[in-house]
This record gives sequence, structure tokens and C-alpha cells, in this order.
Amino acid sequence: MPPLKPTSLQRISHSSRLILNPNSHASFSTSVPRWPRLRPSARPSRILATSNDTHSNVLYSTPPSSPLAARPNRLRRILLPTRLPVPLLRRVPPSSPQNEHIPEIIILGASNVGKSSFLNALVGRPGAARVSARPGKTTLMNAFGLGPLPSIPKGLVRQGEKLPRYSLVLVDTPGYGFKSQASWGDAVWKYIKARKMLRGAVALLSSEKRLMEQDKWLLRTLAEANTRTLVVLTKADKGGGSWTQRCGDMATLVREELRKMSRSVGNGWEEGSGWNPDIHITAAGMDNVPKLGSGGGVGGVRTSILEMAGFDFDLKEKEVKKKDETVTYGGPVVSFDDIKWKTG
Ligand SMILES: Nc1nc2c(ncn2[C@@H]2O[C@H](COP(=O)(O)OP(=O)(O)OP(=O)(O)O)[C@@H](O)[C@H]2O)c(=O)[nH]1
Ligand SMILES: [Mg+2]
Repeated sequence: MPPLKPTSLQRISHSSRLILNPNSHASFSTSVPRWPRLRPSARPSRILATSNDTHSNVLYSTPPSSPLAARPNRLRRILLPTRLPVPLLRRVPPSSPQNEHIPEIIILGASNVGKSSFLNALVGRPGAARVSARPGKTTLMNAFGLGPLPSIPKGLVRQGEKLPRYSLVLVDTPGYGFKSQASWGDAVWKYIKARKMLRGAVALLSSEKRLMEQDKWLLRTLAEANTRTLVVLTKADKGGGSWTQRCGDMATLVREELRKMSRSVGNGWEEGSGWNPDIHITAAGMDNVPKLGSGGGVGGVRTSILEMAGFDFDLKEKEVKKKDETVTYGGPVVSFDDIKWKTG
């Protein structure tokens, strides 16, 4: 990441509006995906996920029925970090505190790919972010604070500084493509470029579609910004045929793309350090996928996200046993309440 200016935290409420600049950043308004607009609600779908196909390095997370995954996460709607060098919001209090401590993870993807559903599954609150079958539902970046009160090493806290009440921030975003607006992309892009505490991006791709040019553009943008990236496929339950085959093929294709991008940007955004070679697969109907049995979860995805955010967690005693009859993910699972700040 380039050196970043400290930026303010600002509340983004549903009444807030991004300032729309029709002539926004050239890279958004021309060959680039438009970013979306939204309309409300449908019942949020569950995102499940799960299992670890060790051969293809495709991960599926653990079932929510796991006692670990079922642990309630603390979730708070929080002040949203979005004041950027160029003002993106109007009608927001200018005096909001800066975020200098809390890691932020941004969730990105095309409109309707399932970003808000994914966030809801991740935090275990179906209604946290609004979901709709109609593309363009989410029109603002919405941030959610998670986890316990952080114990920040003393030396890092300035005198009189207001301490955060959560350990991690997840940011839901409007999508690109159908029903999107270029200016939303502009806002998101500025966030990626400028946000001091951004620790990584989750790029959602729909497994029922081909890898779109716009998706490649997103991945390339993250590569060029040198933002750590975790790719997650959604909608594994849609699209027909064998979902393991279909998703596995797509994961392979995505990995090839990512490798190509690593080579072409040449800025250190490499497999492992820049992008996570594990590609997680999720599906809001995965409990109906026979091979996975009933239920599903996002334990594995959550663990990858927490790693990307830079948290320490000791999960040795929390390993979920791999069951023979399924391909359920057998790695560690962590609740957001387990996150601990690195002390070193
Ligand atoms: N079958 C299936 N449907 C899903 C899955 N994830 C989300 N959906 C559905 O896809 C639609 C869009 O979901 P959202 O979570 O609103 O998608 P989004 O990416 O936030 O959309 P925008 O905010 O419009 O960009 C909703 O009808 C969800 O129920 C999935 O994994 N499988
Ligand atoms: Mg949304």
C-alpha cells in the first residue's frame, strides 16, 4: 500500500449519500465496471460453505451447526471510515474520530453476487446488511464493527484518544456492473487507495457465471493497489451440474488469472503474500447440497479473513474434525469473539 494519509471515521447511515461525480475517475467511467444501486429486501440467504478439497486447494467452510461457528459474534453498526482525500459523503459530521487501530476488510464484487448475504453469514446475523434479489441493493459503503473490545498496547494509544469498541471492521459495498454507478466505483477505489487501516479485500465472484471482464478488472485493481486479496466464490448451489467440478474449475481459472496478474504488476502482490491461494466456496443453499449434509458455515472463510486482518488466534484445541462422509472443511474455525490483537 502507498503511504496513506490518516482519514476520519464517519457515520454512513442510510440517509447518507455518496456524492456522485458523473465524471468520476477515468478508470471507472470508461472501460471499467459501473458500481451499483440498490433496492430492498428479501430474506437474507444463509451462506454456508464448507469443506476442504485438499486436491484442488478449494476450501469450503465448516457448518454453522459447529458449536464454534455458532458462537454469537458481537456485531455493532459502527462509524464508517470513509472520509477520503476527496470528500465522498455529504451531511456527515466532520468531527468523527480517526481510525488508527482497527483493521478494516472490504467486501467487493459485482452487483447481486451476494456480498451482503456473505457479510450476514460471516457475522451470523441474517439482517445485518440488507439483501435483495434485485441487483443494486447496496448503494453505500456500510461498515460493521465486530469482536471484543480490543486491548491495544498502551504505547499505541495517544492521550485522550477515544478507544474503539470493536476489533475488526467489515465494509459492505455497492456492486459493480448491472445497475451500478461509476461514482460508486470511484468512492470504493478511493477507499482502497487511501484507507490507512485497510488490511485486505474479499473479492466475491459468482460461480454460476463465467469470470467476467469486470471481475478481472477488480482483481487487477486490487493487484495494482497491492491490497491483500481473498477470493470467495458465491452461489455454488446455482448453475447446475456438479458444483464441486464447476467451482473447482472456476477456482483453478481464477488462480491462473491471479498468477498472471502477479507477474504483470510486479509489485510484490504475489501468491501467498498478495493474494490467498485458497479460494473459498460459499452457497446460500448449500444445506441442500447432498454431499455437504445439512447446514453449512463460513468458519473457514472467517479464519482466512482474520488472518488477512492480522489477528492472532490460537485454534489448536478448536480444530474441527474432518468427517469421512463429507468433504467438510477440517481446518480451524474462529469466532469473531476469539480475535486477539497481536502484541509483538
Ligand atoms: N442461490 C444463492 N443465492 C444467493 C447466494 N448468495 C446470495 N444469494 C441471493 O442473491 C441475491 C443478491 O444477494 P445480495 O447479498 O443482496 O447481493 P449483493 O452482492 O449484496 O448485491 P448488491 O448490493 O445489489 O450489489 C439475493 O436474492 C440473495 O438471496 C448464494 O450463495 N446462493
Ligand atoms: Mg449488497
